[in-house]
Amino acid sequence: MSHTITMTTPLYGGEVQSADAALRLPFVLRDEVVDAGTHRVITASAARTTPQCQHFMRCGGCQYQMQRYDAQAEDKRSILRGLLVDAGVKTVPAEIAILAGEPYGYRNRIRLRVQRVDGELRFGYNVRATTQFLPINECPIAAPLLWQIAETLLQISETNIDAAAWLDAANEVELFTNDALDKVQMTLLCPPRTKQAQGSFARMMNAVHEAAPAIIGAGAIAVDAKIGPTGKVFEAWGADGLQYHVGEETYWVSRGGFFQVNRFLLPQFVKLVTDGLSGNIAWDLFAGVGLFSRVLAKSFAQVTAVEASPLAAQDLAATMKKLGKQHRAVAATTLDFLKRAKLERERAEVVVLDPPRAGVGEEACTLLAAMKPREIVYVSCDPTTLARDWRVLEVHGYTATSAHLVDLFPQTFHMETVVRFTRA
Ligand SMILES: C[S@@+](CC[C@H](N)C(=O)[O-])C[C@H]1O[C@@H](n2cnc3c(N)ncnc32)[C@H](O)[C@@H]1O
Repeated sequence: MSHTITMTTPLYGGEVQSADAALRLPFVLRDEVVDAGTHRVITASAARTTPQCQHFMRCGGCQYQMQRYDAQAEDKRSILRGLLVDAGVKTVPAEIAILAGEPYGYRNRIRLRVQRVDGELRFGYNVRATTQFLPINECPIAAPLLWQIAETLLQISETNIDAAAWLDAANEVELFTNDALDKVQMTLLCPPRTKQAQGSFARMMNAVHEAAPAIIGAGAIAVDAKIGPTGKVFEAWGADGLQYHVGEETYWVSRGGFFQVNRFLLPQFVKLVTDGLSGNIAWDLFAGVGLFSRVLAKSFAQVTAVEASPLAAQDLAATMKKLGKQHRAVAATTLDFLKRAKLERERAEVVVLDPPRAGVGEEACTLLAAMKPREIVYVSCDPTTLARDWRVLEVHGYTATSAHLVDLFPQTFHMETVVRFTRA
């Protein structure tokens, strides 16, 4: 006979562990009682709610739509604290504050797979925990405009042979909208061997633009399955980027370049990272197109912004140039920049670190700590690599003075953390 078991501990990745640690289940909530055999929920949590998306649980994108949004953010905070403590971080602040936003419609960028299903072109994501194609009819976490445009593309491809040929050639289509939701960039990600004579890109784009005037630019680029974008551009049409406003600042984001995806939280997020920082020299490492650099340039005499991706580094160089001669952009990896700065005895008073999921790494953290900046603001999108780097900074004399969980990715297990460190 089957028995029941209480689920107690939310884990990073979306699962919840049972009280006896024997069971880990997705799509159940803390304090729910489940049948240990069938995993059916016997006693539901008060935090249970109705998912908005018809693809929820099949799609690999979201993990938490069955949970009330306030409870999601609370659980992320406890997951974060647990991960940090388990990793041996000693200076986790007593309070981790939460900055939460809108639960749905928040993404300014979506990347859809494109494939034929029963002869019909469809957009989709991966089936959960697989690379199998899941055709979709909606994506409620995206800005509604983006899915409308995706549907328009499919409609056009029914009668426009150029559009059908290009969508057939592409593996994925990325759509990126500005803050006002009135301009969209489109990128077709195609295999490197795509033949350029698929169909007329310009004819396709003229038809798309007529039906969806928000699309102001598009490109077809080569993406290798193993190494990512190769740098080859097959075709381009219209503007090659977008202006994006955050607070008082305007950023230029080239098509395909990195920009934070949560269109609601960006102004508060930038404020959280930069507020109260001032002085002579600041470094913005992993700078992207300069989201933080532009604001730092108002309160520091010199800002050096470092970015490794050639595309973003170009946008960053243009931004820094406009800010004045005293500020500069460096196209390099953070590690190479720090090695050179050490040799040349360059130092900063304040350093902002915003690495991709791989984190900053032990070598770069050690080098940086040896340069003794007064304050380090670490912006992390992966708590496991944050924990590793936090330990290194701690060992080298840094103490966390505040930590915020910024919920840039509602309905998913992803979380952003902003930690401020000072020298002990
Ligand atoms: C999480 S994004 C942050 C960008 C920017 N701070 C923002 O918020 O818009 C990380 C950035 O680091 C860049 N990057 C990745 N690896 C890097 C490295 N080793 N050194 C410097 N930049 C790197 C990526 O191209 C990306 O622009």
